[in-house]
Amino acid sequence: MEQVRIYDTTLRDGMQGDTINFTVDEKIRVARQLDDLGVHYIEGGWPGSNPRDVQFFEKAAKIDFKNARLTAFGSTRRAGLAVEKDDNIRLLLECGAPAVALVGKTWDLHITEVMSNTLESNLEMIHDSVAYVKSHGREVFFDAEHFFDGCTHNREYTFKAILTAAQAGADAVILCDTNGGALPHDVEAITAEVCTTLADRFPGPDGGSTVQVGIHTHNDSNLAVANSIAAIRAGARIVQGTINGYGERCGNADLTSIIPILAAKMEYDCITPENLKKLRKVSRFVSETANMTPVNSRPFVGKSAFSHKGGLHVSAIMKNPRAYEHMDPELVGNKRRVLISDLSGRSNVTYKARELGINTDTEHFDVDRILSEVKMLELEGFQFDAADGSFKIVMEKISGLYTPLFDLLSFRVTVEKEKDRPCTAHATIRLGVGELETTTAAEGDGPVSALDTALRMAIAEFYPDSLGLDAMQLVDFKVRVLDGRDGTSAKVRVLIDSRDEDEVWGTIGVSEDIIEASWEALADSCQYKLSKELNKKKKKQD
Ligand SMILES: CC(=O)SCCNC(=O)CCNC(=O)[C@H](O)C(C)(C)COP(=O)(O)OP(=O)(O)OC[C@H]1O[C@@H](n2cnc3c(N)ncnc32)[C@H](O)[C@@H]1OP(=O)(O)O
Ligand SMILES: CC(=O)C(=O)O
Repeated sequence: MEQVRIYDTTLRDGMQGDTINFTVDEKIRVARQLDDLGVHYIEGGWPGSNPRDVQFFEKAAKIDFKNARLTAFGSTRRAGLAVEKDDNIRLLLECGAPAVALVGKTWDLHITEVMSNTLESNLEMIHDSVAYVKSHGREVFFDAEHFFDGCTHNREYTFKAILTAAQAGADAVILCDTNGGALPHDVEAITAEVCTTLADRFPGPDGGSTVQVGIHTHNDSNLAVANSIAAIRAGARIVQGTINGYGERCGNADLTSIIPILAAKMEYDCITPENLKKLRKVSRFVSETANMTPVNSRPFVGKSAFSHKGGLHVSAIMKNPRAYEHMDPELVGNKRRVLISDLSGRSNVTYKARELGINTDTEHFDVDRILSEVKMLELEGFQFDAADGSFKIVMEKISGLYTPLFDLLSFRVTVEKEKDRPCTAHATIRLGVGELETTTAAEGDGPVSALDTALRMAIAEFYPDSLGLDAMQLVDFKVRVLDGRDGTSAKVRVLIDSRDEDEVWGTIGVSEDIIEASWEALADSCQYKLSKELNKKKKKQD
């Protein structure tokens, strides 16, 4: 099995992305996760750029990473400055990282127009910088900036630039599609030519070269992953990218796609099968830390990557998941989801019922009635693919398994606004359980929060140990107007996500009145949680 080394630059190039910002401690936490995932290199930042990155390397130097080599990034020396006098180079060495990436110009446009330099002087900058860092015992990567654009305009010079780096002792040259405009067939052909040239000039074992080739791509043409794979097909054996594809403009090559393609589909030795299962967790960790909403449709690791909504698909995957899945979701730590909607067939309902712990083998489980109820409710504005909790209640009602754990007798909600003072909200609820009833009142930040608090207080009176309701949190609240043409009397749909220590579940309410819709979703959420806890208790007693 041939090895491809994974070089993560989330903490350097990823941070060049819009709104991506990590503190030093967050960088350390991300680095630990990357190491645990098993990447070979972690590019931690540019010490010559800012004190945060200097501090990161100080802290990271004390960590015993078990898989990854820490890498510091910087540029070749400034034009007209001796390499020993260049602060950027000094800081790269002082930070103590065992590997250093030096970015250098290879496109003549940048050298003459942007840097107002000469082509010859740029080659000297490359040579001096690589040789100097190498002489201090570091593993050196030469990042050939704009390599593919450079090739289009002045192929001879771009090749001269990487050969200069190799001559000066670089361990690897990294071909960068800095502007993200290259196409896979060009990347493959050019990378192959680089591999052959290096093998001729710096021959290594098995017809290869002592100088490795790597690839670094950007996603401006939505081709970063495809370009990375094209380069690997042509002989590159180091691939740079970021978790979730974070990075400047449209992002970098997304390692959460590249890693499973290489490890699971192309069978390269890069991340072990055991570590591959951590991929989704690492992706979520990085998005949480970056304060970015995870993208559901992200291939391999997104929530929807293995979701099935259409009835025909679910019917097929119940017989053989390969029918509609390109790989086993568990290989990357993801899981299959079956969604309920008006596109469902009987298979969706049966699959979901089993998942939600409902016995589908009894005569009471009437799959056809459940399905037609779902389709009618969806026509009225319900959306069950985001509301498993409410769907379970619908199934229980139809199957005669539903025991209402409380009855609403009435509620009143008031919102008060006085000039120059914040709004206040109050809710009063009259709730019954069997013959008993209680009235509770609460204040909240808004009407739904007041209603939620009053409901929990009432439930606590009937179920003194509150059945774990204290551990239940509302984590998301979404409102959508279903038919904008009716203005303020239009129907609204409220979706609530609730969480306890085991799971997240969604519930839904639909009404012309936003408070009533919120109540329905809240009541379903509490019913779902209470019934789950009662079942657990019953199972323990049995
Ligand atoms: C493709 C990439 O992602 S490369 C990485 C890009 N990332 C960043 O730029 C983030 C970190 N950068 C920084 O913190 C700052 O830009 C610094 C500290 C590196 C430099 O700051 P300053 O000294 O104020 O320079 P400034 O950013 O304005 O301009 C860049 C200078 O570097 C020079 N330069 C650019 N690339 C290179 C290179 N590969 N080798 C040597 N010099 C270079 C430019 O010619 C320019 O020189 P000048 O000041 O003589 O005109
Ligand atoms: C080095 C780098 O980040 C680039 O060329 O895009």
